[in-house]
Amino acid sequence: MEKKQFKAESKRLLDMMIHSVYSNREIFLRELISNASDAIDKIYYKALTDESLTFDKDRYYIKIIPNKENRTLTVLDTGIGMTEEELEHNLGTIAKSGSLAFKQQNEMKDGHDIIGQFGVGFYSAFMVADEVTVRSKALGSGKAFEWVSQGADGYTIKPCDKTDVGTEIILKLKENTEDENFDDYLEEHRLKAIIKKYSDFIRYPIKMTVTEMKPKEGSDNEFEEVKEEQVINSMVPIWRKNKSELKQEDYENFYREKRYGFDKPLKHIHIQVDGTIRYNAILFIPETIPFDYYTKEYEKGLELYSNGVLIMEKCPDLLPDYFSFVKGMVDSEDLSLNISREMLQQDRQLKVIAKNIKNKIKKELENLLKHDRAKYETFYRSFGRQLKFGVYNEFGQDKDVLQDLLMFYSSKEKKWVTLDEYVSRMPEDQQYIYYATGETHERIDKLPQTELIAEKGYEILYFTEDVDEFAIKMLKSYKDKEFKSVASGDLGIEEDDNETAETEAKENKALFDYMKEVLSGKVKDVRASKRLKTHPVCFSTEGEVSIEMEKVLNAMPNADQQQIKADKILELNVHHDVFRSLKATFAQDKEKAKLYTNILYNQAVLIEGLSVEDPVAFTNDICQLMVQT
Ligand SMILES: Nc1ncnc2c1ncn2[C@@H]1O[C@H](COP(=O)(O)OP(=O)(O)OP(=O)(O)O)[C@@H](O)[C@H]1O
Repeated sequence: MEKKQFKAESKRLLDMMIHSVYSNREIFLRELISNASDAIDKIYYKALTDESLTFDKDRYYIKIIPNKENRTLTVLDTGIGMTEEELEHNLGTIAKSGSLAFKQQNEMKDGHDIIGQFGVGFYSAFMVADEVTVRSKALGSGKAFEWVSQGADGYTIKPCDKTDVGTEIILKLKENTEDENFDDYLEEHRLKAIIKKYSDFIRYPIKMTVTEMKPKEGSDNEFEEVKEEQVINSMVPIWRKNKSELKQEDYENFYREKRYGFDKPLKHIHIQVDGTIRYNAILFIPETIPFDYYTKEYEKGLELYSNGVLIMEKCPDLLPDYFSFVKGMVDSEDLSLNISREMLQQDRQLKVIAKNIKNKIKKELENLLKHDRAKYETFYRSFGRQLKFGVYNEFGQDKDVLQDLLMFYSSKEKKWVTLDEYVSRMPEDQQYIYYATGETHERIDKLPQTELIAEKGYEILYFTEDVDEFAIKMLKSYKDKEFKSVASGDLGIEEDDNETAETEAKENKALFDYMKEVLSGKVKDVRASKRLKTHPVCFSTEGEVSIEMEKVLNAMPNADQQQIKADKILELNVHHDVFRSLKATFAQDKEKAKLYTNILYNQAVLIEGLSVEDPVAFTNDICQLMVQT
């Protein structure tokens, strides 16, 4: 029999297909199953317009038949089949898609389900097979034909015996190599896993005979191997079902089956868009943080399907980083895939979908915040930190999207509040949104710096996470109200008694200068405090870097080289007994005043949660004081 040659370009193309287009061999099965599904779809579409044809769903299926003895894997379908010419045209010419032609010829309005478009998927079979045999009988044709090829050197076509309409593709698997065990593709569990992974939502049953251990009849403890034909795929993608048909538990089951997480999702979002770009998506907001969430290992992304066929397990471009906790999938008919269906070409459609998804997630979170505060707080406890990173990252470019989703603990309400709630109840004379930083709410409650603000009756937001202050610096203001730390040098509060303050500063100038000298370089200034009411001493800061930021920045790798320092002001409560004692000592005994200065300085250091530079010297100072008194 004459061997026909692939076209010259086709030879090269075939070589490329086998060696370079796909990075993952297992997808050959996805491609063959997709072709089989297309072939059944074609009968379905024909039946829509041809009255002599009926489409009885039960007669249409795909079957996977591994044969260990012969080392063959067969993919069989009861689809439209191929005539001799079609075998020649569609399989003899690489990059010629009979499916694409079918779509065009039939001008199908709702024919988007047909998967094939490039005319190359079939050849992925040669990644696992030395020889591929296609036996096919076309609908309406009395004869069947067999196409056989060993790859690059061409193919043969001859008549064959086949009674049923449809196609059978028989792969003679390659010999095993050191790197690859092709026998794997004969194992039921492996085949099942590949089908589930890529082709679970093919609309026709994918059948396979599977071996299972079942209890022996009449015996309680004896088991036997039973072979039975099973349908491997779930067929109906829940995202294509009408939302009204689906219950909460259907979504929860889907979340569990897909292994998106071990928790129960807090919320699901089902999107069905039928506009210029059509897509369906089911998204989930998890309740608990995945164990690796705040690590580099965590990979964000949504599953991406094209026509129900899995294209990518984690498509990162579908989610902004700040919503990286969202799990779920997107299915669209309108994606421009590249031929391997592995990567997407720079894709306008994908960008549009990603943008829609982002807006939808934001809206759902806002709804949750508005209508189910307790649930939102659960969410926020897990992922609020990520939202704050989102505000800070990329120089604050996403701050407008995220600012209304932020919450901070409030000194007054003793619970989490939003910025909007804070601003809406600010007294008229209050100019700034005040915040205080510290390790825990309890520690911040006791901070000396908060005394004046609290006395004024202003609310303070508590920042306990390292990212908080950085995010807020990026935000700068909310609804025209700027943020101010309770430790900032200027609190922006109108002085009732400016004269007294000036006199106090003048009166104590010599003492303050002396203290500054003793603390040489450790503080920028020593001042009489306006904010302290009952405590003797604290730090405030000037400039951009706060003490909290100093801590965070210096805890980073390579921090040694940077050594970022906040400009600290040592503030003293001049109405406190301790100050009176200090002043009297300064008048009589400079050495003792030095001791007092060091102790007061280190007290301020401890209040801030900073570490005392020389703990031994500090304890010695205290001991010395105890001996003297
Ligand atoms: N099982 C089948 N039954 C009927 N026709 C088939 C079958 N498999 C392949 N064909 C025909 O062969 C053509 C080429 O198949 P191939 O998988 O290479 O490309 P495709 O499915 O059209 O596109 P893609 O590369 O996007 O998958 C198909 O378009 C189809 O016309």
